[in-house]
Amino acid sequence: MLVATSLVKKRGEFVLGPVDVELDVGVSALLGANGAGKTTLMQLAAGLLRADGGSIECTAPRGAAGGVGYLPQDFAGPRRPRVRDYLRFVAWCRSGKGQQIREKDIDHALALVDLTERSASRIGSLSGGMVKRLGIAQALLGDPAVIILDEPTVGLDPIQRREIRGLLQRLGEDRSVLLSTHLSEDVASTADHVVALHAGRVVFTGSTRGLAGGSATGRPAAEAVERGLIALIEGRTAHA
Ligand SMILES: Nc1ncnc2c1ncn2[C@@H]1O[C@H](COP(=O)(O)OP(=O)(O)OP(=O)(O)O)[C@@H](O)[C@H]1O
Repeated sequence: MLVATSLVKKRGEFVLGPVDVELDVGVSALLGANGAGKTTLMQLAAGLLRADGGSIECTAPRGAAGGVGYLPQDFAGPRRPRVRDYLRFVAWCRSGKGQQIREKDIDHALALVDLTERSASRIGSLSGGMVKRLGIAQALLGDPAVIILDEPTVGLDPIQRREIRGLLQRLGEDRSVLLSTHLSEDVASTADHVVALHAGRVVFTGSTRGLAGGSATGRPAAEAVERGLIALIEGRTAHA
């Protein structure tokens, strides 16, 4: 679960917040125009930035593993290491010095992103889409209760995008997944919940169906999600 309370962060002229959101188990999409503050909010949740006010916390359900997995927007990874060695190194860093790395955890992460057959390849020899999937794999190591993915489908081909959307849905069954995206298809096909930011402020939080203004059952169409988001942003701009 991810809970932000009166969260504020200043970055030059830009101010994020105050943000109050509570995200439960499931997939939530963080939406907003360029510069709205999505990456800033995600970096705060991942512990990479320190808040200027309020708090943001990621917690696990009772008995589950804790922690946060994070895929940065510009994930590239180092070029020389082999895929498996890189994931072993990340797992070692996360688990604390001297702890045994469980090879089956590496196998599991590789299988989830369909990189098992490239586990002995050097990262520099992977395609852009494969590097993105490696970035998702490293975010899944340690089985974190909260997974934060900054634009996880950018650079993927249509088949990979469909696979990653399926993976996001599966991950959201028993943990909180927060993804930022500009693709309304990602939102319509994976997200139960939407948080929309405009100029650092939360302008909508609620169900994806609520944003799309659609029927009470089934997933909304991508076009309806896009219309809902554009109406929100244009409404805010008109009132600014
Ligand atoms: N390191 C930084 N130093 C100063 N200002 C920054 C820094 N990083 C981002 N900002 C500013 O913070 C604001 C929000 O940026 P952020 O990257 O969070 O937006 P975003 O919604 O993720 O945008 P995009 O969709 O383009 O990725 C922008 O005005 C940006 O210029």
